[in-house]
This record gives sequence, C-alpha cells and structure tokens, in this order.
Amino acid sequence: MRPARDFFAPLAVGAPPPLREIPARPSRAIHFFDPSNEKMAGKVPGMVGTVDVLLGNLEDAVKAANKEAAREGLVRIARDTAGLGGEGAATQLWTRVNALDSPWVLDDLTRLVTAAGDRLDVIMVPKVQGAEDIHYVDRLLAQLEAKAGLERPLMVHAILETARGMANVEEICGASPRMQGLSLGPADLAADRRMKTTRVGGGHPGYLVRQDPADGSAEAIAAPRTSYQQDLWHYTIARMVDACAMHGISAYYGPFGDIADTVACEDQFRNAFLLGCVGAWSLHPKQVEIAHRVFSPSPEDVAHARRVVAAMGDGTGAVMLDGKMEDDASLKQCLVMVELSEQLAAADPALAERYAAAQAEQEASA
Ligand SMILES: CC(=O)SCCNC(=O)CCNC(=O)[C@H](O)C(C)(C)COP(=O)(O)OP(=O)(O)OC[C@H]1O[C@@H](n2cnc3c(N)ncnc32)[C@H](O)[C@@H]1OP(=O)(O)O
Ligand SMILES: CC(=O)C(=O)O
Ligand SMILES: [Mg+2]
Repeated sequence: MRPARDFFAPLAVGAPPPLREIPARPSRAIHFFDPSNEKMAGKVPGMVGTVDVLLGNLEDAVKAANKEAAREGLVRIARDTAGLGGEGAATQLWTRVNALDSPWVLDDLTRLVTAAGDRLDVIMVPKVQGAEDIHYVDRLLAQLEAKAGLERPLMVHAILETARGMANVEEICGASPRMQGLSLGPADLAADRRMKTTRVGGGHPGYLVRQDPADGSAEAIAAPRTSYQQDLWHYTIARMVDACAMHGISAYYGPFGDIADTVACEDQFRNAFLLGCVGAWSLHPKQVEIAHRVFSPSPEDVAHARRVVAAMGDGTGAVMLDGKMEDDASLKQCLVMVELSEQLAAADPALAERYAAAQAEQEASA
C-alpha cells in the first residue's frame, strides 16, 4: 500500500512532481482526428484557437496498418503546430493511445512522451478496467518524463467502456494525482455489457415507457398510447459524474456517432451538461460548435445566477426572488454557473461579450 504522504511524490527520479490540482481549462469539445489521415490532419492547424481540445487518436478508428503512421503524424503535428498544446496554448493537445493489452501502446507512450511530451496535455487511456491500469501508466509516464526532462507532468484521462471499469469507477478516479477526467465510451461499453444496440452513443427508440391503458380491456391495451423514449445512458453518466466530483476531476460525454443528426447530438450533450459533465467528444467538425454552445452556461442562466448571488448578500438565510425561494443551497448552484462562466469567458472573448450583454440587459430591466 502506498502511504498517503507519498501520493504526491514523483514515481521516478527526475520526474516532475504531480499536480495538486487539475487546472480548470475549457474542454467543452474534445475534437478527434486521425493523424495518419492526411486530409484530416491537414485541417488541424486551421482548427487551433477554434476548438478547446484537439485529440490525435491512435486507437479504434485508425486502421491497424496505419498505427505507426498515426503515431509519427501526431509527433509532427505536436512539434510543428503553433498554439497547439502545452502551457498557455490556445488549444490543448490530447492523444488517445492504444489499449493497454495491444501491441502498440508501449511504443505510443514511449515515442510521444520523449518526442513531444512538452506539447501534450492529456493522455487518454481506453478500456481502463481498474486502478491497476492507471498505476501502470502512472509509473511509466514518470519514467518517460524523467528521461525526456519534462518539467510539467502529463495528465491522464480514462475511458469507461467496460463493465469492470464501471464497477471500479471510484478507484480509477482516485488512482493517481494525474487523473484529469473520465469519458463515457458508449460503444465498447454497450458491447461489453451485452446491451442490444448497434450505435455509437445516443438513445434507442425501443428503450421507452408507455402510458398506462385507460382500463384492463383488450381494446384499451391495443389503443394508441403515448410512449416516451428514455435515456439509455442516464445511470452510467450519473455514476461517472459522482465518481469524478468526489475526486475533483471532470466528467465528459463521449462520442455521438450519428453525425447527420445534429439535433439528437445536441440533446444528448445537453443531458450530460445538465447532469454535471463539462464536455463531450466531437468526431466531425460540425459537432464542435454544438459542444462549445451546449457546454457553456447560457447568458440568461448566468445573468440569473448573478442576481441570486447578489440577492443572497452574505450567503446565508432565505430570500424571495421572482416568486421563488433562494437559500444557501440554491446560491451554491448559482456559484457553479457563475464560476464556470468566468472560466470559459476568460478563454472565449465572444462568449464573454454575450455574458456581458445579457448582464447589461438584466440590469437595465431591474
Ligand atoms: C467509438 C469511438 O471510439 S469514437 C472515436 C473514434 N472515431 C473517430 O475518431 C472518428 C473521427 N471522424 C472521422 O473519421 C470522420 O469524420 C468520419 C469517418 C466520421 C466522416 O468522415 P467523412 O465522410 O470524410 O466526412 P465529411 O465528408 O462530412 O467531411 C467533410 C470534411 O471534413 C473533414 N473531416 C471529417 N472529419 C474530420 C475530423 N474529425 N477532423 C478534421 N476534419 C474532418 C473531411 O476530411 C472533409 O474535408 P474536405 O471538405 O476537405 O473534403
Ligand atoms: C468512446 C469509445 O471508445 C467507445 O464508445 O467505445
Ligand atoms: Mg471504445
């Protein structure tokens, strides 16, 4: 057992000390690209500054024959793209390495950390099963950071995409001070759980509840009744959010594979936002705007939250505002909105302007 006092000790001689707090940087959209796909990779420089996170994907969706080309392509992009990755960069650079049981992951980590570790912010690890997977990556990263002379520790993000990973979600979050967050991996998770879906994220029309019949007669049972589609991912996301919140790290919805259905994508992202997630994956350029918009609190909500904060004075007691009771607990919810809006606005001038305009409008109408 590692004693508590050693939790923040570097795991290799010469490795940078682990972070005490995960930096709060906007990560509303984690945009995936295949670095071995020249056309897609060619779009990356033009996306810097327009998306919170660019992620060079090396795992699923990259052909086995292209694994090495993807790894080398990502090293080139990391080294050559201005404003991408590292302290203070306009857009963070993340990677998703291959799975820990694959023949590629050791070379992925070794090559990326030693050749471009100073430009990488977060390493996403797929199919994490338990704390032991994070411990393996943690020690290896420390050794590689020491070898590369890195001054800033890399962070680790785990994808929840196995039943065992879900069962161990709390210990995964707390396995290392490197842990930055978790994403839902709905496709692999569905397969591992033996769910009967064939999609990448999103709902299913068969997963529903139906209005009761008017009475027990055969006619009433056969009559048309309203039915409501339910969210297949509600339990999983809520569980992931609790585990992340307990450990002070961030939760993310994963991918939404129906690229054409921008409306359902927005709905799924918004459900995740409302439940506590800070971002989602973008697989296609058209999903970036959806994620940035949905994972930014609306200017109206932020202006309202500021009114509650002002009305609550020293933050204790109860007040009435617009016919509603506000107290210490609603104040705390409002502070979540205000703090998130300030953090996002600091990095997104257009959003900052929208917040300022809504605030001015609210003050004018008061
Ligand atoms: C379950 C999981 O593991 S999910 C994570 C793994 N999956 C991924 O990473 C998938 C990433 N995305 C993709 O591979 C592609 O977007 C696909 C296959 C879904 C669709 O690709 P296409 O059929 O080429 O899409 P489409 O024709 O609409 O592309 C329009 C343009 O956007 C570009 N583009 C498409 N996706 C991306 C992307 N992710 N990043 C940058 N550019 C992109 C295309 O190259 C194309 O460029 P062009 O106009 O110069 O020709
Ligand atoms: C996100 C992912 O990898 C999955 O859904 O399997
Ligand atoms: Mg997967």
